[in-house]
Amino acid sequence: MNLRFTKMQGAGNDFVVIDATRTPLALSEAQLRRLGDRRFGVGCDQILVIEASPAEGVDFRYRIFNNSGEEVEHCGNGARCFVRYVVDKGLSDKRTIRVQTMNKMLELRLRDDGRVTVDMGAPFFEHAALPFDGSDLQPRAEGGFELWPLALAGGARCEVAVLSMGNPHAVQRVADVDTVPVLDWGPQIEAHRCFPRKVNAGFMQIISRKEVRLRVFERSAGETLACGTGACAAVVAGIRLGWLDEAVEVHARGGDLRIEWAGLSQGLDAPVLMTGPATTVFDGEISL
Ligand SMILES: N[C@@H](CCC[C@H](N)C(=O)O)C(=O)O
Repeated sequence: MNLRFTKMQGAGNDFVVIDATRTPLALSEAQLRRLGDRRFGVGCDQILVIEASPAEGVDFRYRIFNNSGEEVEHCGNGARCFVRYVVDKGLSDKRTIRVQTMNKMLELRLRDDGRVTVDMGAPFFEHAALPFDGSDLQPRAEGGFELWPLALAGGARCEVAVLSMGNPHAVQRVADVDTVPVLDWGPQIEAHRCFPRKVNAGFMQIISRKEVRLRVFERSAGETLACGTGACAAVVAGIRLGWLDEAVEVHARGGDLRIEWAGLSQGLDAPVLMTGPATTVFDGEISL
């Protein structure tokens, strides 16, 4: 099979985007892995498959696969690239688009400066939503939230806030994102026994109440240059813990995102807004 695709990136988190709006497409795990492989395929962090509207009042459905071939619930940077794609390819002439993901309805707006703002919906704090089982851990309260102690190999310990943006996140505060052992701790947290379906591990350095630096070791994809849902989760956790204001600039290694959440003034079910770049790199075709 010959497959046309578009390579895109949002703050350095990169994607292979496929238009399946006219012809339904079912890719095998092996084909997805090949698309994601930087040596034997195209190479990307996630594969995004865009499908026709599933219901009245919804413009598209979009599905997300990690480069391991595993389908996941949500991808923030991918959502921005999705909207850039459907507008640039003439699949929609709207500036505000509604899209159904596996477990959320998102509203996305293409801005005049070329960036995209995504209403990411409300965060989820119920442990069953991740899922997270901390029944044998003793959490520490800070601000209006909890930090959970995780034991890591070699006697190392970290304290994480846990929440879901539709997909699961464990976020910890670190003194310096350049020196924290992300590639050692990331895989250990990702596969920690408390997260039966694994977790995305975020490492946040707070510069001020309005500015953070962030690295994320993504579930089933490894460390990426940016993670949109990871940025939302880190800022929401930071706000609940009393460390951050309601609008924060997030500096990832691949670019900057602005995250806004009015959860303390408007209620915990307030939506998280994410604004950032979305860029096409090239179009291509691959034989699978
Ligand atoms: N890069 C993403 C998140 C992709 C999914 C994640 N690896 C997971 O397994 O939950 C983003 O920008 O949010």
